[in-house]
Amino acid sequence: MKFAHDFLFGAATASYQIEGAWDQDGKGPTNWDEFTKIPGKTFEGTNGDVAIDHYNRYQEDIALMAEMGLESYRFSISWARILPTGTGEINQKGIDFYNNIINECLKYGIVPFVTLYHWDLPLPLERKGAWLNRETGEAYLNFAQICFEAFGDRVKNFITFNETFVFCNLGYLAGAHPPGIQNDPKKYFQAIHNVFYTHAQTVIAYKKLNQFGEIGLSHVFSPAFSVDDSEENHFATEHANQFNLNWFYDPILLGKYPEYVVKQLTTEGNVPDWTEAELAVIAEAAPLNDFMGLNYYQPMRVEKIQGYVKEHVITRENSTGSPGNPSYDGVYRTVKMADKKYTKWDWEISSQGFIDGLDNLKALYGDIKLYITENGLGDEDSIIEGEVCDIPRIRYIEEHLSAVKTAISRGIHIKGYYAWSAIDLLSWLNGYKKQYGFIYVDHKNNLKREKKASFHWYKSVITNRGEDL
Ligand SMILES: C[C@@]1(C(=O)O)OC[C@H]2O[C@@H](O)[C@H](O)[C@@H](O)[C@H]2O1
Repeated sequence: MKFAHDFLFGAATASYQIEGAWDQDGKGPTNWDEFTKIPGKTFEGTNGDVAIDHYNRYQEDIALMAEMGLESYRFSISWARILPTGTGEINQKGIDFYNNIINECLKYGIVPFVTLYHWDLPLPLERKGAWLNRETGEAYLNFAQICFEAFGDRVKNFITFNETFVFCNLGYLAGAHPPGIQNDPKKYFQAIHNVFYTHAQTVIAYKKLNQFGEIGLSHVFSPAFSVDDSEENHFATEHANQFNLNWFYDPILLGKYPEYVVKQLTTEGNVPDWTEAELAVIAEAAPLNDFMGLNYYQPMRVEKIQGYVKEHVITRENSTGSPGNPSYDGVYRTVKMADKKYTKWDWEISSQGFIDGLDNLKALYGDIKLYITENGLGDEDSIIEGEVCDIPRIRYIEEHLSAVKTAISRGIHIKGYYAWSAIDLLSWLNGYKKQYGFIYVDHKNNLKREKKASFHWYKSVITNRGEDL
């Protein structure tokens, strides 16, 4: 069986991780421009000042994507290129750059899929409290409106926010992302609500423009499964799914926060300072979402924490996705299991977890259109006689694309797959050693682009529309 003719084979990137040109052509500084310069925050002090210089090489990069046969390219817009201070005067060169990206995609028949916020916030807004300050939401609405008006005639797929879980969890609980605050659940839950309220307002505003495109957002999709059949670990798993799935998906798709979580937050004193009016807007926007973007890398394996939770030292290496971390409330921890497969960064490789999680998602939220907006293997690729032989990435994507095909055959409404990432890029905290791309970037040779084995493999998959998967 082939994937349907309207299924999109894509790949994704993010502005801070590829563009570089951090202060070129009027772009203002962002929270990540500042944060990566704080000693110890990133691997070997790597940052996005140059990244892979996509700002100046986008024509070459998009030509390579076209050669690979890519049907859609998901990229994000750096807010500070459009509005250098986050508000105020528009930087026309920023508008011009993204028009050039969009037009270059359309030149090859590649569908541009635009993420409005992929974690890089204009620095003045970060300084004023970022997503804890409702003014940031108002500024975002203005920024989104500018993007809809500038690009919406050609861009018909918009993602408002990428992975609210990550930039709020790492910003206010793990402290590994800006603003670097640790163990503050009140701020964590408040920031998430402010983002979701802003998302809802943005969806409503977009629909009023009658541009007849699609709008939604991309969430982390890491379904939790119990490590065994014990009652206590099944309780811990349900608890984990309530806080990591329902808390994020219910307000977007059902228009209300899960009572199980709100009840615990009330007990703890961590309920966000929300108003009935804000909750009504979230309810109004829910049915207007056209799709849900899922960023799937791995499931979570969960066990209940027995008794006292010893102080957990959060480090850069254990703050992004590796198992072993306790939940903020000490109820459960994630576990690395002897009978599972893992990447070099200890992320589990499980297409079965993907399928089982998708079945659960459909049971919870019905037939909402889904795009897999990220899935890929972070690896240190082997180079043999000058060729990048990223066979493990081919196997990983083959396994997960096949799982997508299985899910579709079981009636799950998936309309596209975006591999993370189109091209090797800056991994937020892991520098350039953690590679994800179909295209290699040689940092020892003027950022020269090279096609990997997976480039040729993905090209054949797209040509055959996945028939052989
Ligand atoms: C932390 C990291 C990484 O760079 O390794 O994980 C892989 C991929 O995950 C996604 O959630 C982010 O949108 C993307 O920017 C990448 O970020």
